[in-house]
Amino acid sequence: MAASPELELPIDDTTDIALDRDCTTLSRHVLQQLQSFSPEAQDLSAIMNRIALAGKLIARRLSRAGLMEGVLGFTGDVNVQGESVKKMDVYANDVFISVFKQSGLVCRLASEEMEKPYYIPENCPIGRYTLLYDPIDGSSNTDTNLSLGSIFAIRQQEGSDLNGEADDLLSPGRKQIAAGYILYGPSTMLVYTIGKGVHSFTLDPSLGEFILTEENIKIPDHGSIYSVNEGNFWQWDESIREYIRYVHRTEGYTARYSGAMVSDIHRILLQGGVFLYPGTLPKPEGKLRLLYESAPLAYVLEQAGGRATTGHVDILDVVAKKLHQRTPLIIGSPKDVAKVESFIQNGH
Ligand SMILES: O=P(O)(O)OC[C@H]1O[C@](O)(COP(=O)(O)O)[C@@H](O)[C@@H]1O
Repeated sequence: MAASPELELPIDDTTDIALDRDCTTLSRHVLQQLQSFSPEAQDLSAIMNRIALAGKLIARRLSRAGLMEGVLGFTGDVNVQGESVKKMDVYANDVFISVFKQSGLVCRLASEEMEKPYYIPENCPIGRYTLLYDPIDGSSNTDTNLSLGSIFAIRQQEGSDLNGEADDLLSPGRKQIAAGYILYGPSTMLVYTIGKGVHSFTLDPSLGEFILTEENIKIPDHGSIYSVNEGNFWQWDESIREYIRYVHRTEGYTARYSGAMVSDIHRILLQGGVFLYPGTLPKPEGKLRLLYESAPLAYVLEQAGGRATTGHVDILDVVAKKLHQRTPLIIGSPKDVAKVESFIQNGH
């Protein structure tokens, strides 16, 4: 018997990528951006390809995490930041290392999860790049199946001393030659810049490819979203409390805070607004790490027409004193960042 019309499944015309779509892959896009097949362009394209591979491996594991043994939860260790380490943090950290082994491209990696930079000695004679990364941003979301991210930045490596302290990494974020993030949400997206605008790619899991979804993303000048952990209200400086009071009494603002800043900042990149993680009384320097969290995201947002500041200095101009340095972060649409700055600097 034929199914009644009400029971017929709707025809799904979204099962395939629209045929008129130009399926630009990430590595091809990098080469197009640089308009060259120079060794540097090929290096960058290959590095982005490896980062994409790390993203695919992490996304695959996250998508099945609840079904597998030993993926979720804590390891029982505490990292260099004094934070409890999750199993996914360790896995994702190792994935980034393993995709760069034998690549010949990246000699040194530095991440939230490792006290000191990690060298891949076999790459170092030729690998001229360092990868700075946060393998899992928003770790607290891991065990509840909520959005997570990975953040990355690539820098030219200026020192080759395998036992060195990697002081060259402390230079300002303007030295980054590429940066971006991977967002593990309902779909997995990769957003990157190499100083020529900001571009987003969506992972098609059946193809195993990140496909270009939006080129030259521009952040709105102003947006209605403010994104901050208001649980810290009484630990902030009075100037931040005044800004939040201003937002509360001004029509049109809306709060959004997910616990993973990649996700919150991605929303702000597309819709406008401001994300804040200010210092608190016990931690005036805030929570977020300068070199592998704030500076890469600042580079992306600046390239999209946004801004990122500590409240006093542009994030990309800050010279770090140590690898795991933290910084207050105010990032987003230029007008909204300027508004927060004016509260910090002028009290209104
Ligand atoms: O729980 P809090 O203090 O609001 O911190 C949340 C913030 O910390 C972060 O999770 C970064 O910390 P992790 O890299 O340790 O996950 C941000 O993504 C997020 O915005």
